[in-house]
Amino acid sequence: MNQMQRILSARRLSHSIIPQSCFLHRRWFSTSETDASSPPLSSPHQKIQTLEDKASNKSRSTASTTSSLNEQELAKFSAIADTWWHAEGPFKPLHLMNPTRLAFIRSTLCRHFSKDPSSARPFEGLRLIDVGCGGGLLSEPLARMGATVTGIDAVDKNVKIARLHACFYLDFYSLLYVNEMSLQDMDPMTATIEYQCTTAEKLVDDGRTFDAVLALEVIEHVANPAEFCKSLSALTIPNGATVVSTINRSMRAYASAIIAAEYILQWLPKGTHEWSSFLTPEELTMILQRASVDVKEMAGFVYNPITGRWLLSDDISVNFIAYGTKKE
Ligand SMILES: C[S@@+](CC[C@H](N)C(=O)[O-])C[C@H]1O[C@@H](n2cnc3c(N)ncnc32)[C@H](O)[C@@H]1O
Ligand SMILES: [Mg+2]
Repeated sequence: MNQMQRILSARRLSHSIIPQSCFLHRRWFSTSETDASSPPLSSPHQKIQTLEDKASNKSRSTASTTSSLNEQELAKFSAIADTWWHAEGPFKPLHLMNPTRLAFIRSTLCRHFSKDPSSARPFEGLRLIDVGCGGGLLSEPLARMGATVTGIDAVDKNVKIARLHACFYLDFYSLLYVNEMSLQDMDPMTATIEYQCTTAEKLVDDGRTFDAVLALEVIEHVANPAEFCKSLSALTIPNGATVVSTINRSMRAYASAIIAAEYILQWLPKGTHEWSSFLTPEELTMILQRASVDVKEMAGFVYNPITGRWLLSDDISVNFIAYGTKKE
């Protein structure tokens, strides 16, 4: 049984759903992982990264990896930061997907950390980090489930919105018109979330570690997915858990996640996603493996247009989520 079959069979997935075309894009791997005779990498992501590195000329500690920041991607999120908690806005798919992805996280992390999944606060005692937390759509329910949550995002506006929403009981419209707050408005369950405008690699430099590291719908927006996975791994304690979700680089994903979601249904602003930035499940598994994270389980998210709900599925051909464990 090969590695992908082992991962998929963890959820008793049919092997036939594994995309057969496991074609690897050179740009997913850092230069140290390619052979010395390879030509220099020249993807748009890497050009941006090189320019950033030159411009910033930052001194980094030895633990530091290259920057995960892709300024063009960050600008897209900054432009719509006000709408994070608008259930009918551009983040509608994430709002709708939230119960489904939380079900996966709850079951995998409860099994991993021997917690009771039927408890109201199963993550009590766990330190979790939500990397690329946006407005906190995931951080908040994780905190309600008892976890000590750190949420980080590279966009300052996102972090401010997340902090405001976590501290007070606010809906989208009160977020827009907020000017007076009272202590009665405080939400003690989520006000404890530590939000920071920073990156995973900077926290690695700071020596921070967590029981579980989550990066949902972020990896397709970073400059270098392989380096990003190394940072996620470095933030995870040995034997800890890493959870990553993203979109498969399949033709079905092009049709549904880009053509349908951006151009026909107009759920997302046009240009939100670049198909070439998606990773196949095999590629994600491989770069996590190279970063010392063994992928143990994978599942797909499938949208039912009749009920308007997302379901956990064996079908990983479009949206999928992976859970892995950090090697000792
Ligand atoms: C599609 S949103 C996902 C938000 C959240 N994880 C969720 O699923 O609800 C991607 C988020 O990642 C953030 N992001 C992109 N690149 C990042 C990086 N290198 N480091 C930290 N955050 C990043 C963006 O600002 C944005 O908020
Ligand atoms: Mg995305």
